Amino acid sequence: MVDALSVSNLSVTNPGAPPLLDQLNFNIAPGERVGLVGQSGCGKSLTAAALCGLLRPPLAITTGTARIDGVELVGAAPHVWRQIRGRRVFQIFQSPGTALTPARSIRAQLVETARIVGANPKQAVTSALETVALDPHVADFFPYQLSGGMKQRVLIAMALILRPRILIADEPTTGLDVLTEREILAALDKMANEVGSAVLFISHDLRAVAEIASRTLVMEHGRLVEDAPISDLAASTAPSARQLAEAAQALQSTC
Ligand SMILES: Nc1ncnc2c1ncn2[C@@H]1O[C@H](COP(=O)(O)OP(=O)(O)OP(=O)(O)O)[C@@H](O)[C@H]1O
Repeated sequence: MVDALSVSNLSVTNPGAPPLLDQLNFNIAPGERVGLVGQSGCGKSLTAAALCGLLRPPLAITTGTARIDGVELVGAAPHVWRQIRGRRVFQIFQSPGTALTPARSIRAQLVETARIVGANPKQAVTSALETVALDPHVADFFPYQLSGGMKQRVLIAMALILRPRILIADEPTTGLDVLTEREILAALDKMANEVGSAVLFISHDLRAVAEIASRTLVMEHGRLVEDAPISDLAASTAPSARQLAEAAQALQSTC
């Protein structure tokens, strides 16, 4: 079976400087959920940007391949990206507001999403809002009327409608209170189960990753230094993987 995501020797460079992402290799199977963790600045968000075609010049992919569902992303033409974004890969960010159009109601934005994939708009909007546990009247709100957690769940509702092969969630709960974090993780979990999407869940927080994923990639200075089940990180040969596991354990024992 074709992997949902297959990354081989992928490097991203800022000209004249050492690679920011250095020869990344990893695969994610259909429906698999994988965490990507590592200290601030190690390259997690750049990885997401490279996989979503969102690198800004002068940053560029200089080596390697990345395929979603067998479709090559590296060097893909703009019209190919329009086919890939949303339907094959859907990304949610820490700041969901930037992904929503301020002057349009949530209903208008979800209906437009449903039309992209030829779904029945009324049914798709009702069912997606219900799955992410948002009240139906939220459809009549504008983005400014929603909390950060609600906006994040609207984006997950969009993913439910688009049914992407892989959802990339880049720090979707950072800066939110613990109850809101749980609501978002529950919505993500339901979405991935219902659609069968693979998930790449990016976070500093190994405890949040453990809620969603079973396997974890650990990144250090632009390189992948570990690819293992979360339960194996404490015994990793990579010091940063062990440190993350120890920090998560220490936090757990103080809570
Ligand atoms: N546009 C850019 N130009 C030059 N360097 C950049 C650019 N964007 C990111 N970087 C550098 O690439 C490295 C990785 O950044 P990235 O944002 O991927 O880190 P991160 O692991 O997501 O960090 P955090 O957890 O704090 O979000 C950092 O050293 C950063 O300074």
